[in-house]
Amino acid sequence: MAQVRRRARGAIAPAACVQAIRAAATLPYSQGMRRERELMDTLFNSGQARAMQHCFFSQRSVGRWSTPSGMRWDNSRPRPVHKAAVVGLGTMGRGIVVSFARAGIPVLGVEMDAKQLEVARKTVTATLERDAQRRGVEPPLGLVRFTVGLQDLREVDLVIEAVFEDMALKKRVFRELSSACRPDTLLCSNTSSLDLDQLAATTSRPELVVGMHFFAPAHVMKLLEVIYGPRSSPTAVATAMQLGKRLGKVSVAVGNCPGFVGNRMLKHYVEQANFLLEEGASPEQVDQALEEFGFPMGVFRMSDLSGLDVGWRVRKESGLTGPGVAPGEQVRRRQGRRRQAVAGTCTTGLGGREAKPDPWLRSFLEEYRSRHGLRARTVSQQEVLERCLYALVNEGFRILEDGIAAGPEDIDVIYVLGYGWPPHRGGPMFHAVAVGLPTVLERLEHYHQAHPRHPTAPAQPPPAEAGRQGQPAHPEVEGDHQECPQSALRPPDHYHSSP
Ligand SMILES: CCCCCCC[C@H](O)CC(=O)SCCNC(=O)CCNC(=O)[C@H](O)C(C)(C)COP(=O)([O-])OP(=O)([O-])OC[C@H]1O[C@@H](n2cnc3c(N)ncnc32)[C@H](O)[C@@H]1OP(=O)([O-])[O-]
Ligand SMILES: NC(=O)c1ccc[n+]([C@@H]2O[C@H](COP(=O)([O-])OP(=O)(O)OC[C@H]3O[C@@H](n4cnc5c(N)ncnc54)[C@H](O)[C@@H]3O)[C@@H](O)[C@H]2O)c1
Repeated sequence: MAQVRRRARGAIAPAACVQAIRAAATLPYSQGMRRERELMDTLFNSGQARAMQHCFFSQRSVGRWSTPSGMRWDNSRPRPVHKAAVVGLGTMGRGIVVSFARAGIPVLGVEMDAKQLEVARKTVTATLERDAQRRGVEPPLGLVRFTVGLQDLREVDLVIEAVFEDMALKKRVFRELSSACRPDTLLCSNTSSLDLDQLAATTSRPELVVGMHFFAPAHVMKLLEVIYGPRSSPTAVATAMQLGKRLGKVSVAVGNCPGFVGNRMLKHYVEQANFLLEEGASPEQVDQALEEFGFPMGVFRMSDLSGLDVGWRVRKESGLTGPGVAPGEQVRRRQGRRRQAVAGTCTTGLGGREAKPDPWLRSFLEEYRSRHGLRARTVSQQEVLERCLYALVNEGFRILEDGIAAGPEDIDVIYVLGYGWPPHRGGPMFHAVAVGLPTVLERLEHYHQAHPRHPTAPAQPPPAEAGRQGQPAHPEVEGDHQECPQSALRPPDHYHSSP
């Protein structure tokens, strides 16, 4: 039972199953049946059942996507994708190649670096073989080809670019793709945060450019964020949405802004976690609170595996690096740490299976606090959860206000399937309603006043009943948006807050 409870991370159904089986094995038949009925009644009437039902119906509703410009799932025709290419075979590119092969779609993996190509070939082959063995089928190795350079791209219907998060590099790659591919080939980017419209502008077919944002590890996580810009055509959006489904993902269509939906919210979550380190919390304490809440891994363990370098490149592209920034930055630079090597925070084991406190980091944080005149204080588990999670929720309301997500269900699906938000808590927007929107607002205001550096000026949540069908509410927003670093992230000629 202890093992089941640990794995369930707060979900009550798995433990109830064990109790029901125990009752069946140890009690007379009628008593066992009665006990099972009691357990079922408890589960049916629990908030967790409502949260899981919300997840189920939300996943169905995001499939019926529509965009503010009038594109809809039922009036936009997707194109067939017979053959695809993935450019850049690092952490993400490899997982995307595996997803294509597993779905039976021939795929060409393209690298610029021959060494990386060999590493990718080995990883993709091993993953496909392991996966096929588990499913008792032949590995689809014949569907995958690898090459250095863009010369073989005329035969593909769709390309997904997954090179480093660097706007200048991505623009160059899109320009090259535009001449290397047929004029009707869709050009997609797996960028975590960059402006899709700028990439589209470098090509001969801006209407065929969309974002296809996979989540790490790309062959495991079920989410695909499909990002449309003002020039993306209904065909391009419909093709990416349907392709996601063929790849075994749940596709959610979102508008174009820095970080889109998932990473725009993640930024506030990570930022609070870093502020908590400055104020006296340890990385393992922050992670533990989040894992007890139900995440498979806390924010620091997740950052280690996704790549501290990726987070750094995202911040660099947003102009958010340099002296005087939160400790995560110095940690990355000082150690030159990369994913799955030694973690930048609290993980020392490989592969995310083992997390141990890192003595170097402990002394680094002490030295960092004393250098900046910060006195460490005791941070409670409640504060960790409220600051990290409510900052994330708060940005979710801003996203609804900007019309970047179609409704709160879309945000909940993104968080449950893309970032491991526990399904028995329904997703961040559902959770905020379950806690009570006035309470969330009161706590945000409290932290905003208690910590002048707390950057999150609370947004005014829309009424709880605002939903997809009714279209998101567009509430008045309290607080000064200039205080919110999000505004600083948006250069004047960049990103459209209303697509
Ligand atoms: C500051 C942050 C900056 C990020 C910026 C970019 C963000 C990006 O745009 C969006 C994201 O993807 S956000 C990220 C959203 N993603 C998440 O939040 C995912 C969090 N992780 C999970 O939910 C669970 O680990 C899984 C459900 C993936 C698997 O669970 P399970 O079955 O119990 O098994 P397991 O033992 O746990 O891991 C199995 C294998 O997966 C591997 N791996 C794991 N996470 C990884 C990651 N993030 N990445 C890469 N790899 C990751 C792990 O290393 C291991 O590899 P091995 O070679 O076989 O040793
Ligand atoms: N790591 C994550 O968690 C994650 C999640 C979602 C999205 N992303 C995004 O996916 C993209 C790739 O990230 P990653 O973590 O896989 O990076 P990575 O550093 O692991 O891999 C990038 C790969 O691109 C290759 N490359 C660079 N320039 C190239 C070119 N001109 N032609 C062909 N290949 C080239 C590099 O050799 C390298 O193998 C980034 O835009 C990142 O923001 C990352």
